[in-house]
Amino acid sequence: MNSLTIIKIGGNVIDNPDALTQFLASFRGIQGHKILIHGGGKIATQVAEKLGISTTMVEGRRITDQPMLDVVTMVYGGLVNKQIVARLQAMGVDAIGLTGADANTVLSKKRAVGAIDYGFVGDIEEVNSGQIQYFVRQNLTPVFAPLTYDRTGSLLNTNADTMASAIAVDMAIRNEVTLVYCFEKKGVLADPDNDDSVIAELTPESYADYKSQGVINKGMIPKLDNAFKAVEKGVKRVIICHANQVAEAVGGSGVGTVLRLGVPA
Ligand SMILES: Nc1ncnc2c1ncn2[C@@H]1O[C@H](COP(=O)(O)OP(=O)(O)O)[C@@H](O)[C@H]1O
Ligand SMILES: CC(=O)N[C@@H](CCC(=O)OP(=O)(O)O)C(=O)O
Repeated sequence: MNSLTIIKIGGNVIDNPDALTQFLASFRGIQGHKILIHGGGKIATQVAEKLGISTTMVEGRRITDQPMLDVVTMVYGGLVNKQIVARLQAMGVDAIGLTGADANTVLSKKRAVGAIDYGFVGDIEEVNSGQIQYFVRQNLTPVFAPLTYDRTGSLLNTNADTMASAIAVDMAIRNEVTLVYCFEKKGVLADPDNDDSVIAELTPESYADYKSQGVINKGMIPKLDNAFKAVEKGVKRVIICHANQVAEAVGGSGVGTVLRLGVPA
């Protein structure tokens, strides 16, 4: 099987010009075929605020009414995606910017209204890995914005961690996939106040323990839920690491947190 690296980069790095530059340099250094999925939630919130649109997040997900959908379409699909693509091109990485609507790559369904109406938020129903594979085979590097679409032609806002997990799972049918969630810390920390307290290996059991102690909380919980889902569904390797260290992590240097199923031997 071909090896393929899928990287997710979050809003705290994208929002920081120096951190983004360092990440892109590290991303460029990853050997072989690769795919980037970016977030940008922080920038969307800032742009919305400038337009007088306030943000409501429920369990880490953005309530996306029509004005907010317009903002995230402009910010994720335009500003953030195209800036990253242009910078990768300048570094010699032949990147192509995509949303889930482009080449019918990621189809979703508008989340049903329950106790909460999330608005135009999409839950992924289908990843068209054949189409994504086509781009990769052309030696292109797909760069996905966290936008999907439904069969009525509406764009839908989809969490970038979820999108990375779903794409990785589907691409794992045809490839040996390494999925890396990278952010501004060195990995999942055993002590949130100590940036060097990286947990080298996390299993569902140790994850549950850390969660019950409150050591793992906030945005890290949906991220790890998505990450474990990927391991369970056939993704070969899942790593959580610092955005600067992504090439080292993929190269097997042991930085960051590796997820494993079951208690390690
Ligand atoms: N144990 C932990 N180790 C590292 N980060 C943690 C931990 N528990 C909570 N977090 C928080 O999770 C955040 C990452 O989640 P999130 O903000 O969704 O990231 P991103 O936008 O990069 O996807 C970190 O910035 C950190 O504040
Ligand atoms: C539905 C939903 O919540 N979508 C996210 C998509 C962006 C994202 O995931 O960005 P980060 O990775 O930077 O957090 C949002 O609009 O915030």
